[in-house]
Amino acid sequence: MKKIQLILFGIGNVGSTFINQIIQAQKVFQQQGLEIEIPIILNSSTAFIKDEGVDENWKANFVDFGLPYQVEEIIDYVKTKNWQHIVAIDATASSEFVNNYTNLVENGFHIIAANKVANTLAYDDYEFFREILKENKKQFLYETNVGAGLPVVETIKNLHQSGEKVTKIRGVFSGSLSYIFNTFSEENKNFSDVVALAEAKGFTEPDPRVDLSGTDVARKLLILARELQLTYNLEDVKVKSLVPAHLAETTSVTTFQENITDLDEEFQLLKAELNENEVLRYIGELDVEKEILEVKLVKEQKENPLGALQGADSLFEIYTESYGNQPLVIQGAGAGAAVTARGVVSDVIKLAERIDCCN
Ligand SMILES: NC(=O)C1=CN([C@@H]2O[C@H](COP(=O)(O)OP(=O)(O)OC[C@H]3O[C@@H](n4cnc5c(N)ncnc54)[C@H](OP(=O)(O)O)[C@@H]3O)[C@@H](O)[C@H]2O)C=CC1
Ligand SMILES: N[C@@H](CC=O)C(=O)O
Repeated sequence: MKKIQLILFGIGNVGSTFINQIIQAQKVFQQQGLEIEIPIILNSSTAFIKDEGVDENWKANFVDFGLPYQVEEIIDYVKTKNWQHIVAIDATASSEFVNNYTNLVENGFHIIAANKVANTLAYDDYEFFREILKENKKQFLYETNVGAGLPVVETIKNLHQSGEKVTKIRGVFSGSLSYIFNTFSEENKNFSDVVALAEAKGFTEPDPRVDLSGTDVARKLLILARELQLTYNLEDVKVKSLVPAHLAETTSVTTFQENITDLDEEFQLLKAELNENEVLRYIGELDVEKEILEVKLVKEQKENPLGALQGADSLFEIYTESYGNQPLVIQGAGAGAAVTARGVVSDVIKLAERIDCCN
């Protein structure tokens, strides 16, 4: 049996669903010769430790027995154990937490991240972290950074590493904005009410402005560009933000939430301008040859693939030399706790395949 210990940072929408999926899939793991446990779960202030792995009562246990912690103390605690394969799972959206990655890797942790921040740091820092991974022979997996549970990162990486020339990637990269514009186009609701619905369904980032400002789509575009070994930075992405300047990220989330109805009038006007067969879509585009990275709001015909999207579906059109004018298309739920957590579990299995018994 290969035994893997997961230390889970972040027990919100994705993290809590991940715990339940790990607990429920024990039999399937055993059939693959894997023993996968989560001995430590943490939010931003509290850690709950159960050496043999948390069970169905983890929520109550976390409340009853959780204790304040520092990341350094967790690393020291893990070092006292004779655990063979240790993986830090980053299911936070925190920029600060990413500052711990190097320390974690140097202390024997592999990393799996749903959090996109590490992959969108300044290019030098992105490169530096890859050097640290190489030096310490540790894995870093992040399939859910783009398209949640959809196999987008791996597909782009495989095409590029096999020598295929990827010329363009275009599509609806955001599950929450897909849901927002699908619902807003179809239903007679205020834009702000539709954003609230997307939040309640767990599609948005903890701060929904990260989606509405285009930052989340810009991050995804950059992550894919970097898989193609393009050395862009976030500032190179041209972004059309949907957040008015007076509610931008310099104000608090609470102020934004209290004033979110300020967005309604503009979107009502945009909707009124649409022809009967048109819908609004928020798209990302990377044109490798023209060196364009762009995030923008466009009108699409309802019968086109992008215009016909439903629910929180994302759609990625990947144009390459061999595929010619007909792109390779990946489509499906682009946000949501269940699909994202499953994508993280898939990364755990992929990691288990990569590490040998004594690594
Ligand atoms: N939702 C989705 O569909 C998808 C999400 N993702 C990514 O998954 C990540 C998590 O999203 P989601 O679950 O929706 O977010 P939530 O806001 O629901 O959960 C975030 C969790 O992270 C914890 N946290 C915040 N800062 C820290 C820290 N410094 N150390 C430890 N824990 C911390 C929070 O704890 P506390 O409550 O104490 O603040 C909370 O438990 C994000 O990076 C998101 O981009 C990726 C693909 C799809
Ligand atoms: N907020 C994101 C979640 C997944 O990355 C999105 O809406 O796509």
